[in-house]
Amino acid sequence: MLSLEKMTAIRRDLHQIPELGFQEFKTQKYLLQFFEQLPADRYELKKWRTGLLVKVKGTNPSKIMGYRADIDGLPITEETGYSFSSAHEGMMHACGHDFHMTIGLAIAEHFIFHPIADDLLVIFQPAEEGPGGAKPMMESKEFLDWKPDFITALHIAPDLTPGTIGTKPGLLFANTSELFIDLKGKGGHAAYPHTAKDMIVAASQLVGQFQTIISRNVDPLDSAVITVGKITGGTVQNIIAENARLEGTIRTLSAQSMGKVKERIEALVKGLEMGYECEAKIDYGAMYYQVFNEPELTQEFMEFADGLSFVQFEESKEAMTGEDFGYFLSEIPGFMFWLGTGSEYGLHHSRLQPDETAMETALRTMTEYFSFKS
Ligand SMILES: CC(=O)N[C@@H](CCC[C@H](N)C(=O)O)C(=O)O
Repeated sequence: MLSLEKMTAIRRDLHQIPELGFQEFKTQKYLLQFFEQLPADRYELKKWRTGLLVKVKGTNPSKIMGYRADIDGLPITEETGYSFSSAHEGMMHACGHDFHMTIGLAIAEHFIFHPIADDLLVIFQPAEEGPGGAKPMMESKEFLDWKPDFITALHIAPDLTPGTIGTKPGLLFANTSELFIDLKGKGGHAAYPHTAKDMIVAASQLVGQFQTIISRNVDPLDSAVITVGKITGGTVQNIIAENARLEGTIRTLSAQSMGKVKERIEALVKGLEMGYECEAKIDYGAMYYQVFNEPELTQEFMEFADGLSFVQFEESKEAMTGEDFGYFLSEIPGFMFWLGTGSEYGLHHSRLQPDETAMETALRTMTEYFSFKS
């Protein structure tokens, strides 16, 4: 089993080379080099775009078990002050994918040297943060040839202490849809607002109006979120902006609410076009299916994890995070769980500092779990 020291070194190497979705070239090379050092007769490996599929051979397989790790980073400038900070300017592993990959490598390495009866597929999937690698990977021949009989994945949880594992049967993560809105009005001199159609004012108004969708149109017992994470527009301080762009995300706990929220966004945007005499284009970008844990397998895993002396198990609540792992779970029985890592700063923060000892908890849990299931 890889030592915590070795896992830490791998995590730190990966932490330094974050890459955006479908551009994970150095990451893929690093993962390939890891496997090249291991006995080649013990596993089979296929590349899929910038990802990898690694099947560790069982001694007498009757099924394929799956573990999926996402491998992309985020467009965030790191501010952790780590000596091993990102070497890629403006990019950071701020969602724990460096942990997810390291744990995947360590699980594969363990079963390469300690074979069990069943095969184990370790999936290194690109583009989880966007535009979504799970769906196209699942449709690929490479994946379909080795489609697992059940599948698992974990996500680091900065709000849980290291040593903690949490999950729940049924819905764990929300339905998501990206949201991009382009507004076009009429530019002009800052001193003559009556001759122009100001898209900065229109964009600001729209953000305010979105808040009423959540507070007035969605059933309060059926949560939803609209976050506008980025607004761009205009050219300089004394020119009225002709264009503005809003970039955001929608999260809902049910597919019906997603439809309702989108209907309301479209109605408000139509109203904005009339009210502000502008043109608007809506693009929903990538949509992720909810993460729905198969109840029986999840319950079994929860009891299993609760019985491990080195794990503190805590039942989770639903979260408004999204994950394209939901697509795997829509076809293959399985579950996702939270791995407590601590960190004063949360996911998608430039100062996220998860505790590396949590990787050992994950490795021990998953190697014991897959051995138990085989
Ligand atoms: C676990 C996590 O943080 N996942 C991301 C998934 C992003 C989906 C998509 N790009 C979107 O923004 O809707 C999340 O932000 O929850």
